[in-house]
Amino acid sequence: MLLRRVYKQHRWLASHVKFLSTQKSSIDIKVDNDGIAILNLQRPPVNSFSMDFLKELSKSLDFVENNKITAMILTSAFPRVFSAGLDINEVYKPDAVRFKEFWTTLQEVWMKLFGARFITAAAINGQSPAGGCLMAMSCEYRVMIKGTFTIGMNETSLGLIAPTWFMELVKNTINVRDAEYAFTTSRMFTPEEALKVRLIDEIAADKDDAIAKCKRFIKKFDEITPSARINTKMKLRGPAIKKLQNTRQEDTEEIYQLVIHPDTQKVAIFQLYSSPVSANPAIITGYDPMEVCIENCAQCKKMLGAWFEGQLCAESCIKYRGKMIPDCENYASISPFLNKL
Ligand SMILES: CC/C=C\C/C=C\CCC/C=C/CC(=O)SCCNC(=O)CCNC(=O)[C@H](O)C(C)(C)COP(=O)(O)OP(=O)(O)OC[C@H]1O[C@@H](n2cnc3c(N)ncnc32)[C@H](O)[C@@H]1OP(=O)(O)O
Repeated sequence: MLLRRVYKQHRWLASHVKFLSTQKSSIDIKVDNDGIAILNLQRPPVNSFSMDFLKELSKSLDFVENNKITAMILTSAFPRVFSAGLDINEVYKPDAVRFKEFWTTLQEVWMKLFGARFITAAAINGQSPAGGCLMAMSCEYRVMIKGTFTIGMNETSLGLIAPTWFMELVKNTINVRDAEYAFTTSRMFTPEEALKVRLIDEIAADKDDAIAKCKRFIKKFDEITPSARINTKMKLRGPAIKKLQNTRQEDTEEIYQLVIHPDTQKVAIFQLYSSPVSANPAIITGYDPMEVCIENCAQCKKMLGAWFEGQLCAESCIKYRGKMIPDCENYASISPFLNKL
């Protein structure tokens, strides 16, 4: 078998991957007996893409490419989340220079993953919104585990517009009508719904089954001449990569302008302060009533959970420019946002 022969040549890799699998590493790489690299993403808490994480992913892809490993499976070490997409900390009040470097790194990683010469598959073992969905869609095959998890492009709900290259990728994967509906409405798909529109290729019972199904896909190439496979993939994917290569600066500038827009920042701050750990009023610099208002909405959401309509509260902060700041312990001030469960 072709893959077995390749594995023999690269058996030594198992002992050489340790440098990428130190305790500090956010990506654990293991090369299995068939010579398939399994990348377990393990950046707590939700594999969100920070600049450092993207750089590590970039190095990991180089490792797979440079060692002529035939195939790679991307999955998550966490039981409920595949990836939460962009790290909100990179998006909230970004420094222009850092953000542009961040986005350039993201473009680079995407081009490496999408244009990889090795076979790529994603074992999606948990939630996969926005950037998490893009990462999976950049692979050649997607298997998602059944359960209450969802996958999709929820950028508009965050005030963001997905980059053109991501839209093109989705349009080339599912039909244009489904793509437009999903992008504009921020629709999140259950595994069954995702399968129906071909956003994913298979549903699995659990993570082991998802990896086994990805391997079954990879095995199909045992019977195919490697150069024919690679050149066909490059012919199909090359034009999209070239297009981004020619427009990288415009793409970065466009996203930066979008990210610093006040409406996007309001959503970003709401996401950030929704976390009990980061909900620290002392972090707020200066007194912006709208910012305090949104932060309080996030605090109330944490306290009251499903009873409290956090997003509605945040929208009201924006609408009334922070003139009516909710106090979680004052029923009158939060009653418009309490639902009748
Ligand atoms: C090859 C290409 C590679 C990458 C491509 C990347 C990007 C491509 C560009 C496309 C554009 C994308 C735009 C985005 O990605 S914007 C980000 C969109 N993400 C979200 O909206 C997800 C928000 N999070 C959630 O919905 C849930 O957290 C999630 C379903 C993921 C998990 O839910 P769960 O109930 O299990 O956990 P939580 O309690 O919600 O969260 C746990 C802790 O994780 C923190 N968190 C969650 N999401 C993020 C995030 N995106 N960035 C940073 N931190 C995040 C959350 O605050 C909790 O923190 P603590 O309270 O534990 O401190």
